[in-house]
Amino acid sequence: YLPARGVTWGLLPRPCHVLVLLNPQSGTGCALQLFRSLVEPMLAEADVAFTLFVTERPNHARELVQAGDLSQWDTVAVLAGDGLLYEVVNGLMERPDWQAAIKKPLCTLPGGSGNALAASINHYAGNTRAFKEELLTNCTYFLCKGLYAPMDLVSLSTASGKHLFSFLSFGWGFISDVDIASEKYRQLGNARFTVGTIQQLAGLKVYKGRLSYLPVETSSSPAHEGSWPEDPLLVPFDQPVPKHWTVVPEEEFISIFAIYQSHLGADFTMAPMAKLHDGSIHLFYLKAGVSRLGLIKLFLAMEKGTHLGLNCPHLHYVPVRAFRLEPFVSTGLMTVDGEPLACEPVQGQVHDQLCRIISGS
Ligand SMILES: Nc1ncnc2c1ncn2[C@@H]1O[C@H](COP(=O)(O)OP(=O)(O)OP(=O)(O)O)[C@@H](O)[C@H]1O
Repeated sequence: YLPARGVTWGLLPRPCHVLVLLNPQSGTGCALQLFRSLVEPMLAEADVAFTLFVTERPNHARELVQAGDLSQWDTVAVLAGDGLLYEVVNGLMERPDWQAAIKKPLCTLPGGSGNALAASINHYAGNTRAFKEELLTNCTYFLCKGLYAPMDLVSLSTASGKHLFSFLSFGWGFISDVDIASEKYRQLGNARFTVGTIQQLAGLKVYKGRLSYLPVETSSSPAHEGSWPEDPLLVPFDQPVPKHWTVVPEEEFISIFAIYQSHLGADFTMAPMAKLHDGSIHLFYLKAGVSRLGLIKLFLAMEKGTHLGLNCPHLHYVPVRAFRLEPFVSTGLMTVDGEPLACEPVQGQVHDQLCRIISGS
């Protein structure tokens, strides 16, 4: 236990009891089989007891963690894609006792088609890239070891009054469109994103809007000061962003993407500089005017996280504490942690170390 800047690492108690939430439909539909063949034997060997809860529909897990008594479990593990963990985080934040509930260590066991947090945690642990069963084995091993670390969350609010918590990303434009359009190829697992990228390249669109942000370097207070339920860095949508924010002069984009962890997929290292709790939103935006070939080169480089090294004049990167995006036309979808969100003005700020996650290092 290291009480530095409120940071709390820790170890799960022994004996320990884990609640495993499993989406049988996630990814290629093999999550239950993977649990029985791979996860359960490892938990047995490590003497970790579990209760298995198989979800029957969307929001089933959210309702369970929103209202249920979680005190009997030392950690809540999610064997699914990032979408189910997103439900769990938001369900915990909707509880009257959210302050205590969100400190329950969470664990991601990759069983979906989008397993970005698992890939990030595997990367932070110093492991080489891993996919499918290998990535699941690594993450199950982290659970057996029981070490947890703080993780930042980003609170997002929309002009229509929605309030969401995000552990991974917010996006608009090309990358979000690939994520949404490739949903129908989920049976392909991770390869769905390659198919989706090729498809979206054919009908490349320009997205018009105003992007503003508060850079990390000009933000005077650490994001954990004045934490949720207040968003001290944000002002209401009917007011302009504060004067010390930066407003991007260009208003035509191919993609805007804010990510808070290193990976957007098992083979998609979007922010290699990111850490579990660095108090930063890693904001990328790609201005209109980039050629299709330039875009392909960027995406190929993103596999290894070398895209910034290409010095593409259309790609901008800045670490920020808060941002606001005001689309000029409300058509299409945005994404939060890979889940769709109707297009409207959105702003968000990072909250340092708001939750905890099982990690390998
Ligand atoms: N039993 C179920 N049947 C259908 N959908 C479910 C079920 N349980 C959860 N869901 C929903 O499925 C969605 C995707 O889940 P998950 O993240 O586990 O899979 P995935 O294959 O990685 O998909 P994605 O990449 O969209 O996140 C979540 O939004 C969740 O609400």
